[in-house]
Amino acid sequence: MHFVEVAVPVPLRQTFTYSCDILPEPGCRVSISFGPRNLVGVVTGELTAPENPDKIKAIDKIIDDTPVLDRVLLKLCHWLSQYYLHPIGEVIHTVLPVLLRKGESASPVDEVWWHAADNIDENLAALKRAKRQYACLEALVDEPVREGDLKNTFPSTIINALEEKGFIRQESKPPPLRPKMWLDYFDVAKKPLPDKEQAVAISTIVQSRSRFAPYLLEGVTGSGKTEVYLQAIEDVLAEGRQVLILVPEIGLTPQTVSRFASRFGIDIGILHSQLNDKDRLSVWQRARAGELGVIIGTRSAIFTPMKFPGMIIVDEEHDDSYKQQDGLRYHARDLAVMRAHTENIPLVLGTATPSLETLNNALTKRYGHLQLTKRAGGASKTHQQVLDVRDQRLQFGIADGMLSIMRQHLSMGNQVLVFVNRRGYAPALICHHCGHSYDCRRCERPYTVHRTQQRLQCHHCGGARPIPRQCEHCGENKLITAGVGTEQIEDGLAKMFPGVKQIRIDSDSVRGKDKLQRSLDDINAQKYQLLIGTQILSKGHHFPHVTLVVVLDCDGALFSADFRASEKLAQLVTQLAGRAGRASKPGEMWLQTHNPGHPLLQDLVHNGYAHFARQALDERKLSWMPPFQSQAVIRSEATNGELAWEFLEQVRTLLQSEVVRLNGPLPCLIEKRQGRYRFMLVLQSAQRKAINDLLRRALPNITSLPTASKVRWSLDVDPSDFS
Ligand SMILES: Nc1ncnc2c1ncn2[C@@H]1O[C@H](COP(=O)(O)OP(=O)(O)OP(=O)(O)O)[C@@H](O)[C@H]1O
Ligand SMILES: [Zn+2]
Repeated sequence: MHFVEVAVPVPLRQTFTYSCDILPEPGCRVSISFGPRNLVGVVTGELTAPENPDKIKAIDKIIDDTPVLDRVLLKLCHWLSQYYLHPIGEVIHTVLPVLLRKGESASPVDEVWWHAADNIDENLAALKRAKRQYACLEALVDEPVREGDLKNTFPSTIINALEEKGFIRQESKPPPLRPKMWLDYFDVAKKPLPDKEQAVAISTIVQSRSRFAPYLLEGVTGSGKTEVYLQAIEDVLAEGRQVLILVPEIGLTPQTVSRFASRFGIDIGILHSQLNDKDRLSVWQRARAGELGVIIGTRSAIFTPMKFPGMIIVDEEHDDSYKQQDGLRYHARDLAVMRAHTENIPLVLGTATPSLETLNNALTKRYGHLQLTKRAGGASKTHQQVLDVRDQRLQFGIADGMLSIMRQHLSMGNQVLVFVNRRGYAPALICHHCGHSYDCRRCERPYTVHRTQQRLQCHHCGGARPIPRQCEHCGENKLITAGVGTEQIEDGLAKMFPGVKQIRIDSDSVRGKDKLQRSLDDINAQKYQLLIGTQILSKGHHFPHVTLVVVLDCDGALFSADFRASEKLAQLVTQLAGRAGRASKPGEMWLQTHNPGHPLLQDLVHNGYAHFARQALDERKLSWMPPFQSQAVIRSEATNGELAWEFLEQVRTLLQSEVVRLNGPLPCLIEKRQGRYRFMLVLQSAQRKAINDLLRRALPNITSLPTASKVRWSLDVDPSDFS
């Protein structure tokens, strides 16, 4: 009899002991009964002398012969659980592909193959009159064919008929997974000669390819970072080792994937949120078997197993999407550092606009710092300017002066990109007579007006209602919109520039599979001259014909309560500027603002992001903010606001420490959402470990507070925002 510790997907911060006759390896799944339920758990280790051996339940079944979580991934799970103070069972649940959580086999599912039976010649002769059946059998003469392929040419009726005659037979077998399969056709296509800075970056990364070495690759937009990745991984792939590449969003995947696929002529494993569970598991299996040389995916791809790990790359490392905002609130970039460390391989964090956390690690020499300061291929830098809109006439949010600059660029046949940070027609609907504003009751925030869908929509909870005709408050017929969104700009610009083809890109317009990619292709085929859109347009796309970028409103972020708002604005503006002037045509960018003299805007416009970020780091240091201090936040929400607040008050009394500062309870930046009031308690300290220790000790008491079960509460270590 053996005893093992099993991590079970329940919100309890412990493992559970089970007995078994055969000892499964750590990382193997087992089915167990847990109370009245049957669950899939993962063995985390053996226990030699449990306390009450007779009371211990036996495992129902061992699911895996070989661990689904290898040594490294299991170690990462423990790290995640300890660092983010999250129950180990739930951590493991998050890390595994959905089908494996449900207990499905971790080996590839069998494929059906069709074989020709013996006596082929006789059988063929017997089929002289049945031409299709003859052709089908003939197709199997040389070698068996996969059923899927056979059915592409022959209908099931033909196949069934042959089987009934006993002329063909089927066989099921698992698809062979072939380690290092890519080496069979790996071939490096023609590539540009790296410039001096690229060459330094490439050779530095290549030289450290057999040990843990983290790098920040800080390269201005269009400086050829992707080219550095491509050339840096060449040797790794040639040596038969795998590369994991994280990208922020699904929209980015197709472009990146095709560059890697065509450079090396190999199959790329792709993992993103729109993949179905089966395909996701298949990529997981092929990566685990070492069949795929390159795996590209969004946040959760960091959990992909690799048999021959070679390098990890995190592209656009500053991007917010790397932080998971519910459940296990991990940061995929930070996890990538841990993973590369555990695997003992290099890590490249690439971006034009490094997060202050990463920049600080590079400036303090914890990470190697590789810089690309010039745009590749001779493209010039986008010239940035501020447009003072005080006292200027604004039409649908755009100043007259701005319109004439746009006209100039359009008349030269160039493309113009207009950035608006709100989708929909207008961010509010109000009554011009009584001033009544239409707010979502559940969130106490104005509804956004959506003209195309003819409805009011709450961007916080997704709630919607039809657009009213009369004011529900005074009955007058004077409802007007306030502020501008993408739809309104689209309408206005269509009237202002008749005959100029325009396209709107926001999450409303690019819903549906491949829609974004098709739109981007159309833009680059110059089917459109005016591009209007939200953040989506800022993300790494390559728009060679755009020469002007207009940012309509950046004032909101200048006065935000979130201390990261200025960093995020600077990243957004710089990334947007990076979309212009990427080819031979020079680009310019204009920022409309009511605060032209604001030091942040001035610094950014005149000195660029790299300078701004270093200044901002100094400021953070002086004001005792991250990355010089660590933070964690406990959030609490309830329909009864007092209860949500009271819970945090009680938590506060449980968290007494000399070195951890407590701030709150305070309302969250979004004070109410979906009918629940929201509060937060912020913990801050110069010592990361002090916060972790304090929380770890207090968690059992917090969990057993009577109010804890009456509110929704969560813990967020290294929060990236306070909404
Ligand atoms: N050494 C080089 N010589 C000529 N062209 C190059 C060179 N390096 C990169 N390029 C080209 O310059 C363009 C920009 O390069 P790349 O996409 O790698 O830049 P990036 O820094 O990744 O861009 P982004 O700002 O989108 O992150 C691409 O068309 C690429 O093929
Ligand atoms: Zn709402």
